[in-house]
Amino acid sequence: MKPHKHPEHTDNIWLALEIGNSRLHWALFIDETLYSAWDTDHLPESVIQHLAECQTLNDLLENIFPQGEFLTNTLPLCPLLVASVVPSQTAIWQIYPNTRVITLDQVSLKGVYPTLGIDRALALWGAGKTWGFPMLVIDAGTALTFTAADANECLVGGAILPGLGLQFATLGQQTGQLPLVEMQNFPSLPARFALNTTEAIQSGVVYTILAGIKDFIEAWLQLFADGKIAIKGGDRTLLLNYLQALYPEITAPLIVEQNLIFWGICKIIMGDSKEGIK
Ligand SMILES: Nc1ncnc2c1ncn2[C@@H]1O[C@H](COP(=O)(O)OP(=O)(O)O)[C@@H](O)[C@H]1O
Ligand SMILES: CC(C)(COP(=O)(O)O)[C@@H](O)C(=O)NCCC(=O)O
Ligand SMILES: [K+]
Repeated sequence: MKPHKHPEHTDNIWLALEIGNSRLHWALFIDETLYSAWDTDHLPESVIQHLAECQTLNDLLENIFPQGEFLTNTLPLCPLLVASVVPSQTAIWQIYPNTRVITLDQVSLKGVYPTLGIDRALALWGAGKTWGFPMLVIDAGTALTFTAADANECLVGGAILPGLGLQFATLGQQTGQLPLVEMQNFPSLPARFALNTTEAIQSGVVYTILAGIKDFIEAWLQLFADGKIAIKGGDRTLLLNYLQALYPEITAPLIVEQNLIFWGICKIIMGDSKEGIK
């Protein structure tokens, strides 16, 4: 992602952290402009403790931004907005002195149920507020989720199933003689009717996920002919390439945007009043 401008003034800089089940997703904002976004592994508690002791934003970023330093001047620590679906990780991040945890009651989405994942609510909110409602968000993350809201910004509902990586991992770990099929960038669609174990697993997981996505998209468009669809998550590119090959007609209208949750957080904290982060 190209920097839009150099973050020189501290009042309007903030960090967003989405804690997913597989990894951490980071974004550095200046006001409503996303300056940079990147992913890291989950960090051990000792590292987080060390981060909490950093004196400047530069020190902090040196530890969490894999490409190293990218600030030209020394800046003080900024607010950290955390959206997490991993409660144990949420607790650890509270030791950073300027953490604000985003909770479901801060998302103006109507009709939510109490245990709805904050990532699902924020991604839906970010997508709907950017491209309009009705909106269906497909998150191809650790879990594969569908989350939808109607034109009144009211949750229609959704679905949760094991994501691509989790399906391969479960088969490898919970069976006596199935291999662990690594998530590679399969260059092309696997053979449908496979004649060896690895390809049979690839076929089973990939074709049923693709059929499931197609089915949910069709059901969504039956419900709302003008409904929009956005897709995010670590497996989005792989799944999109396969969808494109198998069902090009349903792939065309998809909005592909990895940063939906950050847009959701941004809409919420900037609010209608444009008061900003303070
Ligand atoms: N560098 C990577 N590290 C981990 N997972 C990755 C990576 N690149 C792609 N993936 C895929 O992303 C999926 C996890 O999606 P992601 O959106 O990162 O998860 P979450 O938000 O739930 O932590 C895994 O199934 C994996 O196949
Ligand atoms: C479904 C999820 C596990 C997805 O998490 P992810 O794959 O993005 O890490 C998460 O949104 C969650 O814990 N949800 C709570 C249950 C619900 O949304 O109904
Ligand atoms: K996610």
